[in-house]
Amino acid sequence: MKNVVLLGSTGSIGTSTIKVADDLPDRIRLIGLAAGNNLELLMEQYRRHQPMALSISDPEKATLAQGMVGATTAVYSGNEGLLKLATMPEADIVLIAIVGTAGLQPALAAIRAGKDIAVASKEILVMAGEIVMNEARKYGVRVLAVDSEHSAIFQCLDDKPGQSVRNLWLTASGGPFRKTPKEEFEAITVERALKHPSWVMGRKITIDSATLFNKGLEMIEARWLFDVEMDRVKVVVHPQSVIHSMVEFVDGSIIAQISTPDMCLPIQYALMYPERVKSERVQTNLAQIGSLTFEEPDVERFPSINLARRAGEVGGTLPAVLNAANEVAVDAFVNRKISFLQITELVRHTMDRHEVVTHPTLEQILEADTWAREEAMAWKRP
Ligand SMILES: NC(=O)C1=CN([C@@H]2O[C@H](COP(=O)(O)OP(=O)(O)OC[C@H]3O[C@@H](n4cnc5c(N)ncnc54)[C@H](OP(=O)(O)O)[C@@H]3O)[C@@H](O)[C@H]2O)C=CC1
Ligand SMILES: CC(=O)[C@@H](O)[C@H](O)COP(=O)(O)O
Ligand SMILES: [Mn+2]
Repeated sequence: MKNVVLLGSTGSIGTSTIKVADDLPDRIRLIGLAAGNNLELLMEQYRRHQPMALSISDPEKATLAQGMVGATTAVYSGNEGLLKLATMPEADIVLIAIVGTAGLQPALAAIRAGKDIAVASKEILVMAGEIVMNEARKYGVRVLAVDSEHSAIFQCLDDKPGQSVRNLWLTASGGPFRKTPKEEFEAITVERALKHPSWVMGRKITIDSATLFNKGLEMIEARWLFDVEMDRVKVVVHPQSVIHSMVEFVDGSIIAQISTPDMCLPIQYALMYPERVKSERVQTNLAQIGSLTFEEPDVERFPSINLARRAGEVGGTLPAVLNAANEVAVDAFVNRKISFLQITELVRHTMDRHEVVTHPTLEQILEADTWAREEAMAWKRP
């Protein structure tokens, strides 16, 4: 039985994780659940899984929740609540599925408390991948990928040493605007950008998939998770989202991981690692899928790929700046304050104005993150 703490239980990854726990009641025990705002869903999850502890961002909601669950269940709030859950003595693994960077400190706290972490929140690896991976090595814990592409690469690598790898190939769906001419980008609406062709996900990652910043973030995520240089992390567009990613080995062989798109599979793989546990949830009928196709990413229409490559290659505080500016830009876009095209403009502008700190401390990364958010928020279209 694995004792699992789930941070972000009410989101898209969170609710898929609950399904995995429902599928495997003899293997997974959810001992801590943390939500942002959704008290109703958190309480529903509490009633079904009876965790030892809960956390919710708003202290008033935490007080309400405490009244509902009684004194035998601990209820926490805010960032402190996330830290409490991440370091629960009973936890074997902490799954971080909070959108954005609020999961960074809990991830580090979990590592320092000797817990394995499963990471869906790619933003924390983009922001501070070097620090997270160094801490994990120092404390002898695993950082397990939940992101579908990185789970695929992890499965394909199958513990082969780094020198066996020529390239990592991240597949990209291409998003809803894969075939949209550049002249039409200015008129892209929030509603259209939220229609992902193959995945149902939270709002922020869905917009990131539309700009291809999701792939950019994933390139940097892969660089840290698998300890390879940026120029060995490649992207190929694969609209069917059936091959989740591939590893090209030094002898020319390419190994791919294939399955119909369903996050329950990578979540289960991370939580049960190193075991493969039986599940009927994912069934893949290749004859029905028919064809798998591949294209070069169009970096002219989607400059996010090159911005992310530059951030990953320069390193230091630049990836944190890219990530923070992108979070501000996505928020501004969904609130209809900037256009779709301006998301990339805003990120580029913020990156261009940043004075990079190399090999930053966590404090310097957090400073760069704050600086970038302020800079991006002050941005006006020239
Ligand atoms: N969805 C997917 O298929 C995939 C997602 N990812 C990554 O996983 C992460 C989560 O994505 P997704 O599930 O789609 O996002 P959602 O927006 O669906 O869910 C976000 C979750 O984070 C919670 N949350 C937000 N802020 C806080 C906070 N300050 N403290 C505690 N909880 C908070 C939300 O709570 P509430 O709803 O209660 O407010 C919710 O549970 C992202 O980093 C994304 O890039 C990676 C691969 C695939
Ligand atoms: C499910 C998942 O991991 C997402 O990151 C998904 O892959 C997004 O797809 P694209 O960014 O390729 O559109
Ligand atoms: Mn992904």
